[in-house]
Amino acid sequence: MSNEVLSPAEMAEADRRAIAAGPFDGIGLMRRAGQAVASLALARHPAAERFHVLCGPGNNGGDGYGAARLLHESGAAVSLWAVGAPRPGGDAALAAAECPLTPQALAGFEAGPGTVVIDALYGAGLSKPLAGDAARAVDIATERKLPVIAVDLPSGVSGDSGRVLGCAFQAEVTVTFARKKPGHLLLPGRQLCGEVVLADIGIGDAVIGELRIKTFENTPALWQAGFPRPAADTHKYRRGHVNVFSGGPSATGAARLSALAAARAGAGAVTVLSPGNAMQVNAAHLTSIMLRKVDDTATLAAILDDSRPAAFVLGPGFGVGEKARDFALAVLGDGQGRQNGVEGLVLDADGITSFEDHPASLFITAGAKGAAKLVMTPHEGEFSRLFSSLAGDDSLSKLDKARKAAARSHAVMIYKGADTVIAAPDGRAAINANAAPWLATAGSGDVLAGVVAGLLAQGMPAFEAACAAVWLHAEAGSSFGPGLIAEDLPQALVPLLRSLANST
Ligand SMILES: NC(=O)C1=CN([C@@H]2O[C@H](COP(=O)(O)OP(=O)(O)OC[C@H]3O[C@@H](n4cnc5c(N)ncnc54)[C@H](OP(=O)(O)O)[C@@H]3O)[C@@H](O)[C@H]2O)[C@@H](O)CC1
Ligand SMILES: [K+]
Repeated sequence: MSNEVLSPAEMAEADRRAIAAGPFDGIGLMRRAGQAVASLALARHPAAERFHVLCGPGNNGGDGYGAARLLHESGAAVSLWAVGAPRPGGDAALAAAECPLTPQALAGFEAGPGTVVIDALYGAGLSKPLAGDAARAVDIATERKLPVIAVDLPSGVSGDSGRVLGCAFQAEVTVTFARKKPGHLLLPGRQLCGEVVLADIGIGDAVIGELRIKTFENTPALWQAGFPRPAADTHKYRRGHVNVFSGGPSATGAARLSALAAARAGAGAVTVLSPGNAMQVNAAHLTSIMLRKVDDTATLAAILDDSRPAAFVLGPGFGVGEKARDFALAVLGDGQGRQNGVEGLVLDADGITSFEDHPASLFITAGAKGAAKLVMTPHEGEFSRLFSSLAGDDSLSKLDKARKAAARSHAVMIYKGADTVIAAPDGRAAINANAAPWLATAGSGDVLAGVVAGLLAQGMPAFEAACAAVWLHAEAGSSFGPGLIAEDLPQALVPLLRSLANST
């Protein structure tokens, strides 16, 4: 799979193993990196008046010296600007020695219109905020709106977290090597990278396979094989039954949106579980979706005893409080290993907030033997209610936070945002990169919760169901585009589901 995402530390390990395995040594890999950058620069800017290649003291600078040499050999006008000298004897020093151009001090960097900047200052080794001459170079490129081609990462962007240290180049395109890094996908890094081009520099799939990578970009390759397909002889309950808890009479719409989305995602039957006082309003708006009255845990217990595969959604419009907690814990199981036929619980919105002062009860129940799978869908505010210490820890990336929260809560975490991260208790995590701004609309989260439940009810494992739902939801948002409201999303899933069904 090429959708593995390597941390800078994992990439350094891949470099070491690739060098040990051959055929390329360190300078061999670096020459290929320089070649990839130079080829892309010439292809994208054949009429550039000049390429300004900015080289730092580490191996990122080494890639820059290699690119500068090749651009110069191709006949392009090249200016080389350096900050700090490469460590003697290292690969970057070899690459600098192979480059016939004399570097000028970055302190004097100037660039006119029509020129292109190649940023090889800092990549995976970024260790402090950009300042001084490097920060001035960023200012010049930004003010003059010069196209920037970033080598590995735009200098200033952390490969681990996507955060900006000090300031950073806004790249038009970023050439990275072997696999993407979290900083290419997490915000704001994703935006600062521009287009990300993966270059093969000779680090083979076998080497990456040895690293047992657990981080992925969320693409269909990650979950398509397990995407539910109805068997020819199926019937509606075998396709899974989703139950969505409704709020009171003035807050029922969110549950119905979730229910509709679960049905579109392929659940064979969907029921809205409504408080008695909201039965009429729910009944007035439901057709193929069923309705059942549930006011207390005793009634809920009878539904849970029904052993058909089922998934539950609790949260959209439900209200915050003890009732939400009691219902959620009942759905998860009694902690005694009771197999209640429930595939999973999607805890969203008010369902999450209800546990703000009682997180341990949720986490312990979710971790008990035989508990139903728990999927939580917090946005940033909800995340901080349940995981305040993680949320406030600036040393952690969004990826780290989601992963730690999943392990702590025994839940698959869908940590929402424009760079949604999905993380499983077993350490796997996926970063989503296809979100559309149109998705930021009321009710959009209710739809997502319903899609997750629809896939869970059909037996899709929780992490894969969460990844598939996030991808489908985002893709539906982008395909619909401007004017989108949450009611449009379930229908917008249909062509995507069709093409998934046709692609295998
Ligand atoms: N064969 C290979 O190994 C291959 C490697 N490849 C390439 O190597 C790159 C990683 O190389 P790298 O590990 O040398 O780190 P790099 O990003 O050059 O920076 C380290 C230097 O910069 C300095 N420094 C950092 N931040 C700073 C700041 N804000 N302001 C000032 N200084 C700062 C830092 O200083 P220090 O932290 O030591 O104080 C150190 O001197 C990777 O991105 C890819 O492009 C590819 O060619 C594939 C083959
Ligand atoms: K760079």
